[in-house]
Amino acid sequence: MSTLPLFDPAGGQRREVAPGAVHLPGWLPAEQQRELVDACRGWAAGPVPMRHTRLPRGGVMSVQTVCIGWHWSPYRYTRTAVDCGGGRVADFPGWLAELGRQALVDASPDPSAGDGYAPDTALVNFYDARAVMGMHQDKDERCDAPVVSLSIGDTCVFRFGNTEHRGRPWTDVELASGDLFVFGGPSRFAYHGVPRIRPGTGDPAATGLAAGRLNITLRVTGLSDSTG
Ligand SMILES: O=C(O)CCC(=O)C(=O)O
Ligand SMILES: [Fe+2]
Repeated sequence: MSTLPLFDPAGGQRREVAPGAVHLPGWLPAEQQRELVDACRGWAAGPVPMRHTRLPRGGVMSVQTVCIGWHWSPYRYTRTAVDCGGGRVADFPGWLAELGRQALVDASPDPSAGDGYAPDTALVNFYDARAVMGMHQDKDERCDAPVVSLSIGDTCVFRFGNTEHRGRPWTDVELASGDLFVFGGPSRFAYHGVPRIRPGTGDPAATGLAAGRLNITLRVTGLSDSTG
């Protein structure tokens, strides 16, 4: 697997884990991490609750999730929380879309990489010390625009695999607080997962998150209210 060390304009490190999959450690300043934590608290407070998603075969995800813009439940997006109370999801804020565009610009050597990027859903995942996420593809979107992933709190092992199947080859990446990971292009539909959280590695005083890990993925659903 190619690893291309580059440097972004702000002087941070940029590592291409696979073609179209880029890791920018420490991309989000502490102040913005705190603001995001506050925003996530607000979304978790309602109108849709943060919940352990139930899977069709009876399993329950160890991660807790709340969505904005569109509600994801296996395996589709809806405007209302069809599997937890029926509330309408919170609106996707303009500032978060702007953050997504900036992420694409910083992740790419092409300064126009963010042009036209209009994420309309975010999945906010909370991992306690034991939570994990199995290998999966993000494929319920009807669009191949990149996924922008932000991590806050405890470091995790993020396993980034291939587009064919859940198995090897994969690359294990440590995603720490403030890290950005973007996957698009040939990596947009790569399998990925979170096999491990490293409890106690976060900095509660800096982020406002007492424990655990928050991950926020911005996506373009490709849906409109008439199709969704
Ligand atoms: O927590 C992460 O870093 C990944 C989350 C993820 O893959 C997802 O929400 O689909
Ligand atoms: Fe995913």
